[in-house]
Amino acid sequence: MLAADNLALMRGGREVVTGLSAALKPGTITAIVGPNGAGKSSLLLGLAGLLAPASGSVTLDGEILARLHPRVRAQSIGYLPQAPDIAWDVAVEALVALGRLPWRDRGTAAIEAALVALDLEPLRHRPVSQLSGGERARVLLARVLAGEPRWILADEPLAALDLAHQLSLIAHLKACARPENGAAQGVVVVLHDLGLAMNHADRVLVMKDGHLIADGPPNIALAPQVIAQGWGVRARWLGDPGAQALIVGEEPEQADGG
Ligand SMILES: Nc1ncnc2c1ncn2[C@@H]1O[C@H](COP(=O)(O)OP(=O)(O)OP(=O)(O)O)[C@@H](O)[C@H]1O
Repeated sequence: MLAADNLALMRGGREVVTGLSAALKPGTITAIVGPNGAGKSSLLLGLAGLLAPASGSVTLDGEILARLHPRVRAQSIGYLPQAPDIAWDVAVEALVALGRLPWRDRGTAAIEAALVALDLEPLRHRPVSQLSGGERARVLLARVLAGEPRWILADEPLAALDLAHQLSLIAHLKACARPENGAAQGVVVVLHDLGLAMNHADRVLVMKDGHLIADGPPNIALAPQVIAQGWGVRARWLGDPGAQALIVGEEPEQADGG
Protein backbone atom coordinates (compact mmCIF):
# COMPACT_ATOMS: atom_id res chain seq x y z
CA MET A 1 0.00 0.00 0.00
CA LEU A 2 1.27 3.45 -0.94
CA ALA A 3 -0.49 5.97 1.24
CA ALA A 4 -0.62 9.72 1.71
CA ASP A 5 -1.94 10.74 5.10
CA ASN A 6 -3.02 14.34 5.60
CA LEU A 7 -0.22 15.25 3.21
CA ALA A 8 0.83 18.85 2.64
CA LEU A 9 3.48 19.75 0.06
CA MET A 10 5.17 23.11 -0.45
CA ARG A 11 6.76 24.49 -3.63
CA GLY A 12 8.21 27.95 -4.06
CA GLY A 13 7.12 28.82 -0.51
CA ARG A 14 3.48 28.00 -1.30
CA GLU A 15 1.38 25.06 -0.18
CA VAL A 16 0.44 23.27 -3.41
CA VAL A 17 -1.06 20.13 -1.88
CA THR A 18 -3.16 20.45 1.25
CA GLY A 19 -4.39 17.83 3.71
CA LEU A 20 -4.58 15.07 1.13
CA SER A 21 -5.21 11.49 2.18
CA ALA A 22 -5.39 8.52 -0.17
CA ALA A 23 -4.33 4.90 0.25
CA LEU A 24 -3.41 3.28 -3.07
CA LYS A 25 -3.43 -0.47 -3.61
CA PRO A 26 -1.25 -2.58 -5.87
CA GLY A 27 -3.26 -4.29 -8.58
CA THR A 28 -5.10 -1.13 -9.53
CA ILE A 29 -4.61 1.69 -12.01
CA THR A 30 -5.17 5.04 -10.32
CA ALA A 31 -5.51 8.15 -12.47
CA ILE A 32 -4.83 11.59 -11.03
CA VAL A 33 -6.69 14.29 -12.96
CA GLY A 34 -7.45 17.96 -12.51
CA PRO A 35 -6.98 21.34 -14.15
CA ASN A 36 -3.54 22.93 -14.73
CA GLY A 37 -1.79 23.83 -11.52
CA ALA A 38 -4.09 21.63 -9.39
CA GLY A 39 -1.11 19.90 -7.80
CA LYS A 40 -1.11 16.58 -9.70
CA SER A 41 2.61 16.52 -10.53
CA SER A 42 3.44 17.69 -7.03
CA LEU A 43 1.39 14.88 -5.53
CA LEU A 44 3.13 12.34 -7.76
CA LEU A 45 6.53 13.70 -6.65
CA GLY A 46 5.40 13.38 -3.05
CA LEU A 47 4.24 9.79 -3.59
CA ALA A 48 7.59 9.00 -5.25
CA GLY A 49 9.47 10.37 -2.23
CA LEU A 50 11.03 13.14 -4.32
CA LEU A 51 9.27 16.04 -2.61
CA ALA A 52 9.34 15.92 1.18
CA PRO A 53 6.06 16.46 3.04
CA ALA A 54 5.67 19.84 4.74
CA SER A 55 3.32 17.96 7.07
CA GLY A 56 1.56 14.62 7.09
CA SER A 57 3.25 11.60 5.60
CA VAL A 58 3.70 9.22 2.70
CA THR A 59 4.15 5.58 3.63
CA LEU A 60 4.98 2.46 1.66
CA ASP A 61 3.58 -0.64 3.36
CA GLY A 62 3.48 1.31 6.60
CA GLU A 63 7.08 2.60 6.42
CA ILE A 64 7.67 6.34 6.14
CA LEU A 65 9.04 6.76 2.62
CA ALA A 66 11.78 9.17 3.62
CA ARG A 67 13.19 6.59 6.05
CA LEU A 68 13.64 3.93 3.39
CA HIS A 69 17.13 3.49 1.96
CA PRO A 70 17.23 5.38 -1.38
CA ARG A 71 18.12 2.17 -3.21
CA VAL A 72 15.20 0.27 -1.70
CA ARG A 73 12.94 3.20 -2.56
CA ALA A 74 14.25 3.21 -6.15
CA GLN A 75 13.65 -0.54 -6.40
CA SER A 76 10.10 -0.10 -5.15
CA ILE A 77 8.98 3.03 -6.96
CA GLY A 78 9.63 3.88 -10.60
CA TYR A 79 8.93 7.50 -11.39
CA LEU A 80 8.52 9.04 -14.84
CA PRO A 81 8.53 12.85 -14.79
CA GLN A 82 6.47 15.04 -17.10
CA ALA A 83 8.52 16.04 -20.20
CA PRO A 84 11.79 14.71 -18.84
CA ASP A 85 15.17 15.76 -20.22
CA ILE A 86 17.54 13.07 -21.42
CA ALA A 87 20.97 13.80 -20.04
CA TRP A 88 22.79 11.05 -21.93
CA ASP A 89 22.99 10.65 -25.68
CA VAL A 90 23.27 6.89 -25.71
CA ALA A 91 21.58 4.13 -27.68
CA VAL A 92 17.99 3.27 -26.79
CA GLU A 93 18.86 -0.09 -25.24
CA ALA A 94 21.59 1.46 -23.07
CA LEU A 95 19.18 4.09 -21.74
CA VAL A 96 16.53 1.45 -20.99
CA ALA A 97 19.22 -0.63 -19.23
CA LEU A 98 19.78 2.27 -16.82
CA GLY A 99 16.47 1.22 -15.29
CA ARG A 100 18.37 -1.67 -13.68
CA LEU A 101 20.66 0.67 -11.71
CA PRO A 102 18.76 0.28 -8.41
CA TRP A 103 19.28 -3.50 -8.67
CA ARG A 104 22.94 -3.37 -9.73
CA ASP A 105 22.39 -6.22 -12.13
CA ARG A 106 22.13 -6.66 -15.89
CA GLY A 107 18.47 -7.74 -15.73
CA THR A 108 18.50 -8.67 -19.40
CA ALA A 109 15.03 -10.26 -19.39
CA ALA A 110 13.46 -7.17 -17.81
CA ILE A 111 15.19 -4.89 -20.31
CA GLU A 112 14.03 -7.01 -23.24
CA ALA A 113 10.47 -7.11 -21.89
CA ALA A 114 10.45 -3.32 -21.55
CA LEU A 115 11.76 -2.87 -25.10
CA VAL A 116 9.03 -5.17 -26.41
CA ALA A 117 6.29 -3.56 -24.29
CA LEU A 118 7.07 -0.12 -25.71
CA ASP A 119 7.64 -1.39 -29.27
CA LEU A 120 11.26 -0.24 -29.19
CA GLU A 121 13.04 -3.25 -30.67
CA PRO A 122 13.36 -1.64 -34.11
CA LEU A 123 14.93 1.42 -32.48
CA ARG A 124 17.19 -0.32 -29.97
CA HIS A 125 20.50 0.78 -31.56
CA ARG A 126 19.46 4.34 -32.39
CA PRO A 127 20.91 7.24 -30.34
CA VAL A 128 18.12 8.81 -28.29
CA SER A 129 19.01 12.26 -29.67
CA GLN A 130 17.75 11.06 -33.06
CA LEU A 131 14.29 10.03 -31.90
CA SER A 132 10.98 11.84 -32.20
CA GLY A 133 9.34 13.22 -29.05
CA GLY A 134 6.93 10.30 -28.79
CA GLU A 135 9.65 7.72 -29.38
CA ARG A 136 11.75 9.34 -26.67
CA ALA A 137 8.79 9.27 -24.29
CA ARG A 138 8.47 5.52 -24.91
CA VAL A 139 12.17 4.99 -24.19
CA LEU A 140 11.94 6.83 -20.88
CA LEU A 141 8.92 4.83 -19.85
CA ALA A 142 10.68 1.62 -20.88
CA ARG A 143 13.53 2.61 -18.55
CA VAL A 144 11.02 2.78 -15.67
CA LEU A 145 9.49 -0.59 -16.63
CA ALA A 146 12.93 -2.22 -16.89
CA GLY A 147 13.41 -1.52 -13.17
CA GLU A 148 10.36 -3.74 -12.42
CA PRO A 149 9.25 -1.44 -9.61
CA ARG A 150 6.34 -2.48 -7.41
CA TRP A 151 4.90 0.96 -8.12
CA ILE A 152 4.90 2.74 -11.46
CA LEU A 153 4.28 6.47 -11.05
CA ALA A 154 4.06 8.25 -14.38
CA ASP A 155 3.28 11.89 -15.10
CA GLU A 156 1.32 12.09 -18.36
CA PRO A 157 2.94 9.01 -19.91
CA LEU A 158 0.47 9.00 -22.80
CA ALA A 159 0.64 12.68 -23.75
CA ALA A 160 3.23 12.35 -26.53
CA LEU A 161 2.08 8.97 -27.86
CA ASP A 162 0.05 8.29 -30.98
CA LEU A 163 -3.24 6.42 -30.66
CA ALA A 164 -1.88 2.92 -31.31
CA HIS A 165 1.00 3.35 -28.85
CA GLN A 166 -1.37 4.85 -26.27
CA LEU A 167 -3.59 1.78 -26.48
CA SER A 168 -0.71 -0.67 -26.32
CA LEU A 169 0.81 1.15 -23.36
CA ILE A 170 -2.53 1.12 -21.53
CA ALA A 171 -2.81 -2.61 -22.20
CA HIS A 172 0.70 -3.08 -20.83
CA LEU A 173 -0.02 -1.04 -17.67
CA LYS A 174 -3.17 -3.12 -17.12
CA ALA A 175 -1.06 -6.27 -17.44
CA CYS A 176 1.39 -4.83 -14.86
CA ALA A 177 -1.48 -4.24 -12.46
CA ARG A 178 -3.13 -7.60 -13.13
CA PRO A 179 -0.43 -10.02 -14.28
CA GLU A 180 -1.27 -13.60 -15.19
CA ASN A 181 1.65 -14.70 -13.01
CA GLY A 182 3.62 -12.96 -10.32
CA ALA A 183 2.95 -9.98 -8.07
CA ALA A 184 0.63 -7.18 -9.10
CA GLN A 185 2.22 -3.79 -9.51
CA GLY A 186 0.57 -0.53 -8.53
CA VAL A 187 0.11 1.98 -11.34
CA VAL A 188 -0.49 5.69 -10.74
CA VAL A 189 -0.74 7.99 -13.76
CA VAL A 190 -1.39 11.68 -14.14
CA LEU A 191 -3.74 12.15 -17.10
CA HIS A 192 -5.30 15.13 -18.82
CA ASP A 193 -7.48 13.01 -21.09
CA LEU A 194 -10.57 12.34 -18.98
CA GLY A 195 -11.79 9.75 -21.52
CA LEU A 196 -8.70 7.64 -20.90
CA ALA A 197 -9.22 7.96 -17.14
CA MET A 198 -12.92 7.07 -17.44
CA ASN A 199 -12.36 4.04 -19.67
CA HIS A 200 -9.18 2.57 -18.23
CA ALA A 201 -8.59 3.58 -14.60
CA ASP A 202 -9.89 1.58 -11.65
CA ARG A 203 -9.87 4.63 -9.45
CA VAL A 204 -9.70 8.37 -10.16
CA LEU A 205 -8.43 11.11 -7.88
CA VAL A 206 -9.68 14.53 -8.97
CA MET A 207 -7.61 17.45 -7.71
CA LYS A 208 -8.28 21.16 -7.67
CA ASP A 209 -6.26 23.85 -5.89
CA GLY A 210 -4.19 21.25 -4.03
CA HIS A 211 -7.24 19.40 -2.68
CA LEU A 212 -9.02 16.20 -3.63
CA ILE A 213 -12.51 17.08 -4.84
CA ALA A 214 -13.41 13.50 -5.78
CA ASP A 215 -11.94 10.04 -5.25
CA GLY A 216 -13.56 6.84 -6.42
CA PRO A 217 -14.40 4.66 -9.39
CA PRO A 218 -14.34 6.64 -12.65
CA ASN A 219 -18.12 6.83 -13.15
CA ILE A 220 -18.49 8.47 -9.72
CA ALA A 221 -15.31 10.58 -9.60
CA LEU A 222 -15.81 11.86 -13.15
CA ALA A 223 -19.53 12.53 -12.92
CA PRO A 224 -20.63 15.67 -14.83
CA GLN A 225 -21.07 17.67 -11.62
CA VAL A 226 -17.44 16.93 -10.61
CA ILE A 227 -16.24 18.04 -14.06
CA ALA A 228 -18.26 21.25 -13.67
CA GLN A 229 -16.74 21.83 -10.23
CA GLY A 230 -13.18 20.99 -11.25
CA TRP A 231 -12.91 22.48 -14.71
CA GLY A 232 -15.90 24.85 -14.88
CA VAL A 233 -17.07 23.01 -17.98
CA ARG A 234 -20.46 21.52 -18.77
CA ALA A 235 -19.92 17.99 -20.03
CA ARG A 236 -21.63 14.64 -20.31
CA TRP A 237 -20.57 11.09 -21.08
CA LEU A 238 -21.79 9.19 -24.10
CA GLY A 239 -21.34 5.52 -24.95
CA ASP A 240 -21.03 2.23 -23.16
CA PRO A 241 -18.88 1.55 -20.10
CA GLY A 242 -15.27 1.09 -21.16
CA ALA A 243 -15.80 3.08 -24.38
CA GLN A 244 -17.21 6.38 -23.21
CA ALA A 245 -16.56 9.75 -24.82
CA LEU A 246 -16.81 13.10 -23.12
CA ILE A 247 -19.06 15.59 -24.87
CA VAL A 248 -18.20 19.09 -23.77
CA GLY A 249 -20.77 21.86 -24.04
CA GLU A 250 -20.67 25.56 -23.37
CA GLU A 251 -19.27 26.87 -20.07
CA PRO A 252 -21.94 26.82 -17.37
CA GLU A 253 -23.00 30.17 -15.95
CA GLN A 254 -22.62 28.71 -12.50
CA ALA A 255 -20.74 25.45 -11.84
CA ASP A 256 -23.14 22.84 -10.36
CA GLY A 257 -22.15 21.62 -6.96
CA GLY A 258 -19.22 24.02 -6.74
N1 LIG B 1 9.27 24.19 -9.15
C1 LIG B 1 8.25 24.93 -8.70
N2 LIG B 1 8.44 26.01 -7.91
C2 LIG B 1 7.40 26.74 -7.45
N3 LIG B 1 6.12 26.46 -7.71
C3 LIG B 1 5.87 25.41 -8.48
C4 LIG B 1 6.91 24.58 -9.02
N4 LIG B 1 6.33 23.61 -9.76
C5 LIG B 1 5.01 23.80 -9.69
N5 LIG B 1 4.73 24.89 -8.93
C6 LIG B 1 3.38 25.40 -8.61
O1 LIG B 1 2.72 24.40 -7.85
C7 LIG B 1 1.34 24.33 -8.22
C8 LIG B 1 1.02 22.91 -8.59
O2 LIG B 1 1.81 22.55 -9.73
P1 LIG B 1 1.77 21.10 -10.35
O3 LIG B 1 2.84 21.04 -11.38
O4 LIG B 1 1.78 20.11 -9.26
O5 LIG B 1 0.32 21.12 -11.03
P2 LIG B 1 -0.32 20.13 -12.08
O6 LIG B 1 -1.69 19.83 -11.59
O7 LIG B 1 0.56 18.98 -12.33
O8 LIG B 1 -0.40 21.07 -13.36
P3 LIG B 1 -0.32 20.77 -14.94
O9 LIG B 1 -1.61 20.12 -15.32
O10 LIG B 1 -0.24 22.15 -15.51
O11 LIG B 1 0.88 19.95 -15.23
C9 LIG B 1 1.14 25.33 -9.35
O12 LIG B 1 0.57 26.49 -8.79
C10 LIG B 1 2.53 25.60 -9.84
O13 LIG B 1 2.64 26.92 -10.33
